[in-house]
Amino acid sequence: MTDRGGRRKLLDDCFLHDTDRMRHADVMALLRKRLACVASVKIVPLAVAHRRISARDVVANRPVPMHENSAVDGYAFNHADYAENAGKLSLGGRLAAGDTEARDLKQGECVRIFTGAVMPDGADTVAMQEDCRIEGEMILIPEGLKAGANCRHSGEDLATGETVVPAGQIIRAQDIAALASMGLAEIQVRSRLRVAVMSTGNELVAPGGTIRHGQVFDSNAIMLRTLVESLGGLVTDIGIVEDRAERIESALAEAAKSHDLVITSGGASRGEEDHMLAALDRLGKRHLWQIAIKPGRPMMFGQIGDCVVLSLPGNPVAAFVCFLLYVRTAMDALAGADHRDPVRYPLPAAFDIPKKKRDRREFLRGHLVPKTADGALTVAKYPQDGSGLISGLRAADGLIELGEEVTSVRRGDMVDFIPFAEFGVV
Ligand SMILES: Nc1nc2c(c(=O)[nH]1)N[C@H]1C(S)=C(S)[C@@H](COP(=O)(O)OP(=O)(O)OC[C@H]3O[C@@H](n4cnc5c(N)ncnc54)[C@H](O)[C@@H]3O)O[C@H]1N2
Ligand code: MOO
Repeated sequence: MTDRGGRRKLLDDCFLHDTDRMRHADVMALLRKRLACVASVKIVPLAVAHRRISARDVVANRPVPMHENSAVDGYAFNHADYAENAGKLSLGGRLAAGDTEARDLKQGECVRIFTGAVMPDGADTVAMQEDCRIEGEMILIPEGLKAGANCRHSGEDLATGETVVPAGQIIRAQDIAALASMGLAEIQVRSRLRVAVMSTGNELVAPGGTIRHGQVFDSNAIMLRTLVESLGGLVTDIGIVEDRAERIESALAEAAKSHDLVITSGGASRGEEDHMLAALDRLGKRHLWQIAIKPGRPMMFGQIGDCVVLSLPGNPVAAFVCFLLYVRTAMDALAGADHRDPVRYPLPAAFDIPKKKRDRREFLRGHLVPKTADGALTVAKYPQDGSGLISGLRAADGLIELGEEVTSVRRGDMVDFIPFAEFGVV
């Protein structure tokens, strides 16, 4: 690059060549095209099924509720009978939740009923006890109740044959409740992915160790471990591997033998101390290196045999962002979960960016600004952009995504905000 005087300008922007790099959308498509489910199927009790991935469609084998029942404490009656008797019916008995004997309703009669009790045969409506009056043996039910009021119908929650939890869905508490309501005690889920996490860098010291001048504590490994576990993976901590080609190569080769996925951090760019690229090229196949995003540009994706390798940049924010965007997508594909595109919420920006480079997608650390007097919720960006600042991640509620076409942002412009919860991690 030269200026007008023909002098060579210094390359002070390490993102200068973004047009040559793969775009975010293409990376997502590549990951989904290359990766398929490798997880086996196992049966687990519902009690430990939370956040696991359903391996088969679970179909309702019976209606829920199984029987017509009362939604309130009160009196059950036949609506036509009630209309005929001007709301005055004799009390014919008592039904509570758990009574297992079916009963009939006689003409001119109502029965005392409690929430959840099965409706007597012939009854179709329930009046709330607060609205009724007792007059000797008779119950006076107010006018105007619609037929079917306060009555819960068989199968209104789940109809027989309905899909309750489809294969590929992450199982939530409400899904577990639905399965239990059908009487199921277990479910078929995908086995957990075996994921190795490895840090590279001569400067790194494991937390708890003694640190010397020029060294830093390894914060990526524990962060990545926590993120993998929050998505249901089983982690092996490979530890810190020295920045030496043969060390990195042998650690990678060894980890690839017994894992579905190896996640590394550091050494992903092309400095003299960055050996990840060469190691992957020698041991397996590289599908991708360098993405037109910030942060996270030097990410690598490849495989060694059947083991997927994702090499994340060493800068903690870049590693975190790459995890949310790409590792999660890869883990979902390998583990048999449906692809989940995070929802983007358009919000007014509470910040200005006078100049943004076209052709790269940027992910800023954003936090929600509580509603102002005029009622608008806005999103602010962390003031410092440095990709080494964990403080920016701590202050954030999610990522602000600026597309390739954006060249500036003015306060009040609508920007896409992705809450961390959308990535399944918080
Ligand atoms: N001349 C250039 N230099 C850099 C470029 C570039 O294009 N040209 N890209 C920059 C960008 S962007 C990133 S991101 C980093 C990525 O580099 P590496 O993946 O090779 O990472 P390292 O050099 O090993 O480390 C970067 C940084 O992160 C710290 N780090 C590494 N691992 C950990 C860890 N486990 N825990 C905490 N901190 C870690 C490391 O000490 C460095 O400070 O390269 C830029 N440079
Ligand atoms: O991709 Mo590097 O992300 O900015 O720090």
